[in-house]
Amino acid sequence: MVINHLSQNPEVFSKFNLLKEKLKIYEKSVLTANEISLIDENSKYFGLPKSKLMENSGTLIFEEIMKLDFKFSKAYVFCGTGNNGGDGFVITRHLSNILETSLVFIGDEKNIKSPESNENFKIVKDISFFGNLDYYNVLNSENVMEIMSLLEKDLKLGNILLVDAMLGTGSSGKLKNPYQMIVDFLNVLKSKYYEKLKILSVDIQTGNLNSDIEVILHKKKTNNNCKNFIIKSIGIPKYIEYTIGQGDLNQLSQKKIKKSSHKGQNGKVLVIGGSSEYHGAPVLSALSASKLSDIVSVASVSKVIKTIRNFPELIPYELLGDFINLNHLDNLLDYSKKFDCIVLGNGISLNDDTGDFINSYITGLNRKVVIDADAIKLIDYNSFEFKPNFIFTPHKREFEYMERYISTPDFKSTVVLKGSYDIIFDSENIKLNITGNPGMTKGGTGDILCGLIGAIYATNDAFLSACAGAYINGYCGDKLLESKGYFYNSIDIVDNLSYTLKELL
Ligand SMILES: NC(=O)C1=CN([C@@H]2O[C@H](COP(=O)(O)OP(=O)(O)OC[C@H]3O[C@@H](n4cnc5c(N)ncnc54)[C@H](O)[C@@H]3O)[C@@H](O)[C@H]2O)[C@H](O)CC1
Ligand SMILES: [K+]
Repeated sequence: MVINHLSQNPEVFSKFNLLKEKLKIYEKSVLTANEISLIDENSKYFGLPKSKLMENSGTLIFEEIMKLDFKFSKAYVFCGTGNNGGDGFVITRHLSNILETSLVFIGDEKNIKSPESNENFKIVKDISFFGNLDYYNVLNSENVMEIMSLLEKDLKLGNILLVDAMLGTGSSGKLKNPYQMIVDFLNVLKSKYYEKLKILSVDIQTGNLNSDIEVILHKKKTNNNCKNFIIKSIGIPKYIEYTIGQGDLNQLSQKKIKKSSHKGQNGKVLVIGGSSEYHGAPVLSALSASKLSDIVSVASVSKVIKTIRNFPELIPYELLGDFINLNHLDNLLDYSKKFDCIVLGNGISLNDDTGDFINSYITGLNRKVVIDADAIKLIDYNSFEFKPNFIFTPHKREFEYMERYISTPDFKSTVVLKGSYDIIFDSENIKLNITGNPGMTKGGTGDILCGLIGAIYATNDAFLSACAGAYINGYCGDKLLESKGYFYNSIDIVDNLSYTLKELL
């Protein structure tokens, strides 16, 4: 794994913060389950593995337990098979050092979801052999009844603290049994022994459990709904919410490609670009797209098509003349209907006739489009609609053409502002990509990026595709930096893309 650090490029932050302010993008105070799992995964990239976060979570919650205005003689910790249960094992470890504790593990020990949870489970299991900790395993409704009668017996003897580490952000849909049964029983006991039983939920209350307090980790989640709660920082820096990493890639449809998938299901991409002036650019875009998409075609002038014919994996669509112009409009609009995503502008060159084509084509088209290079300069922004299905990939100078429109209410597109670090934004989100290195300033890397984004965008959402494409492209460059120093070129990137995709997806 290649790791870059933000300190390698501090000046990008002023630009990033300026854009964030300009776009009026504010920090999220409530996160969805998807967002938190993405942050959790990306933390790893910045040196904060789940094991550290779990240890922090468990220890910090234990400290909150110690601060509670509630005297108790015994603790019960209910743990599930996910990482919420993992936090519960850490809490159990602390509690069992100071008082009589019962660990109630729900599910099959073999089904513990993560290595981190499993490590912590093994430790508490060992504690139970040493003493101080009673271990119970709940597999069926009979076990639930046994535990509930033990708990009720203990409640008659004294106050009990119950830690709910059953389910957290990974839970979805209606509670399955035995969870629902446990929650129903606990709710009955809670109302019967209201003063004697205190229920503390780790991160989120499990289902409709009537807990007294939630100790929320990092930030509030959409499904937190206990009136009494504390939010604890577990040490995840805020910048992780704004940086792209493996967590973003995990959301891609490409992560879920099934062996049974059929041709076309992984996307169809059309590259429209090239001119008698520049013929390499669309070839690079198309070759990078072809690593992911099932079908890639290049529509271009004869000179480019001659090169395309050397690559049997690319479908040529020949346009007569030296430059793409209005004469090609109707045919191209029609041909474009066969594709999921159009990559537009690489090597298309600055030419008034081409400009007329770009403006009419983009208005008449109803497809996802990635707009790059001279196409960005040729757009007539005075009469242009920044639709949600457009991704722009400008570098600094190209960005100047469109910059003043991005903070208007009509701006609905996605932008990848390329630089030593790329800034990716739409009207609601902004992220920083910190993969890549100075070896990538060579010609063609932007064309590769554009093709890659197009291929991803064919089967994913705009913002995610833009982030993932930038991350993968830079990551590939970082791998090449390791093996070739700065002495690699665009063809090396195309050649190595498969290995990078294999590692990341
Ligand atoms: N970044 C952080 O905030 C950290 C959070 N941590 C804790 O981890 C949990 C989330 O862990 P995860 O493994 O993703 O999910 P769960 O523990 O909730 O378990 C999911 C598991 O449960 C089963 N399941 C799902 N839905 C249901 C249902 N309706 N009924 C029954 N069972 C269900 C299924 O098998 C799932 O796989 C978070 O809340 C924090 O507590 C970490 O400590 C790291 C940092
Ligand atoms: K919980």
